[in-house]
Amino acid sequence: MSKFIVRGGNVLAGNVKVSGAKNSVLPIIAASLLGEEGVSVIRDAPPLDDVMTINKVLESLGATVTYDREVITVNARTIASCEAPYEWVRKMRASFLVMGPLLTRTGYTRISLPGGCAIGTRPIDQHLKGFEAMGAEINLGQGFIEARSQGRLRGAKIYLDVASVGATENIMMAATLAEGTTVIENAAKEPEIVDLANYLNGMGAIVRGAGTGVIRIEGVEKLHGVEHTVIPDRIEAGTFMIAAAMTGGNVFVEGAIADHLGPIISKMEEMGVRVDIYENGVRVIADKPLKAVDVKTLPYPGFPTDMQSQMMALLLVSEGTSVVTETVFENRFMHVDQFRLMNAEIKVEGRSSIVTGGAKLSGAKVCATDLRAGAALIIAGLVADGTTEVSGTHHIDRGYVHLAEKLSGLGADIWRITEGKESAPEAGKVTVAAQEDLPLLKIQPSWA
Ligand SMILES: CC(=O)N[C@H]1[C@@H](OP(=O)(O)OP(=O)(O)OC[C@H]2O[C@@H](n3ccc(=O)[nH]c3=O)[C@H](O)[C@@H]2O)O[C@H](CO)[C@@H](O)[C@@H]1O
Ligand SMILES: C=C(OP(=O)(O)O)C(=O)O
Repeated sequence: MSKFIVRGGNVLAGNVKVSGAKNSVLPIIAASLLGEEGVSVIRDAPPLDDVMTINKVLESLGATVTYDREVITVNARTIASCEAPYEWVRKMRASFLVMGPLLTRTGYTRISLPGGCAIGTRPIDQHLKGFEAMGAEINLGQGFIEARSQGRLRGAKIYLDVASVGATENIMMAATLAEGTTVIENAAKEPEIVDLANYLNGMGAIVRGAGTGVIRIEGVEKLHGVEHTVIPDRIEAGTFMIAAAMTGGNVFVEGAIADHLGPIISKMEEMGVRVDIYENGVRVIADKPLKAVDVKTLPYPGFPTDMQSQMMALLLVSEGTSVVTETVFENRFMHVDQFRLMNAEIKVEGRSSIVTGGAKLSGAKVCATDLRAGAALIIAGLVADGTTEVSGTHHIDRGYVHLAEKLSGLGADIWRITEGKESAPEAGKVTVAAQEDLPLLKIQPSWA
């Protein structure tokens, strides 16, 4: 079992580079299954556990996948199976995104029910509603879902009851090879949807309106591989921005796209953080006491639920009381109990948390209950008195590339241990995570 160990008290300064977006690369890799000709080349693919997992799903379907220095190639001409196995799908929710591509390309697919972070019930009814509207027949089995169509899927008008990111992506991919035009209404508008649409269009699809609430897809007969560079990860960028502000630091977050970070920048500015915007990134300067603000998570362009726990960490050390309302997932306050172990005062009332600012956080043994909760606890550890131990690192490895190493580069006192393997460094010494513990190297995929 491994843990992150954080000793609080260091001010972050310097430059940190953002990796490619997890939530873009996953649907893009799934979409590469649509390529009946040529090979897809996906650049800036972050070396994350989730990326390894979806590659495994593709391999299990018969695609040939290579990964070398953040470049993935996918040859999907060779797919031999339409059944995504439980072994890989259970690890991650995004594996369900292979359903749309497989169904539209082959007319049949059978997928185990997806796993992922336990932040709510996370139904998939909107995905299935879309496939059914396009003429697919859906069967729900014990722990799996089967979809089949007689001939090609048919274009349809689909109104999403919730602006689901995954449903928009799955339906958009399925529609690329359908007969006729599909219109998705109340579509999700996240930057990752736009990245996927650009990728699909590069493959020969006709997708218009991505980034707005109405997306139109004209079906085509065939798609081919394409070269594509994944957008920078706005959630990773936001996490470093908050970490910088938390410690009263001055950090340039290289690669961060300010347009994708609107609500995060606005909220940080309301709190008194200075955010300077550059073409190639944003600089965060926190040189005065921070004020409490209220935050409500919403679909894009609202405040992202994936930044809620990190923002809560920052609010804990700001002046005043704030209310954090989670409207996207019904169970995304599991980090509250962990913050309490660090001496935080937070009261949960339904979908809102009332956060008492000015906390004197103290180091504690805490557990990452999900991916972003893990990042938030590490951020809290940066300013806590003493040492914080964060277990549950497998959640963090799903979505952050070399997190300890990147924070160390900014001056944080953080390292990673695997039980029985490494002892703590001397007090005050800035350390780098042990290489063998880094996500990239921990996994030995068959194709490496
Ligand atoms: C891999 C990936 O991109 N993950 C992101 C994606 O997850 P994901 O695509 O799973 O999230 P959705 O946008 O689908 O979920 C948003 C809300 O819609 C509900 N819902 C969703 C689908 C459905 O068929 N029925 C339904 O009711 C969910 O329960 C949730 O309450 O968007 C979330 C919301 O921004 C982010 O937190 C995740 O990091
Ligand atoms: C919830 C997240 O991811 P997933 O949808 O893959 O569980 C996340 O990235 O914060």
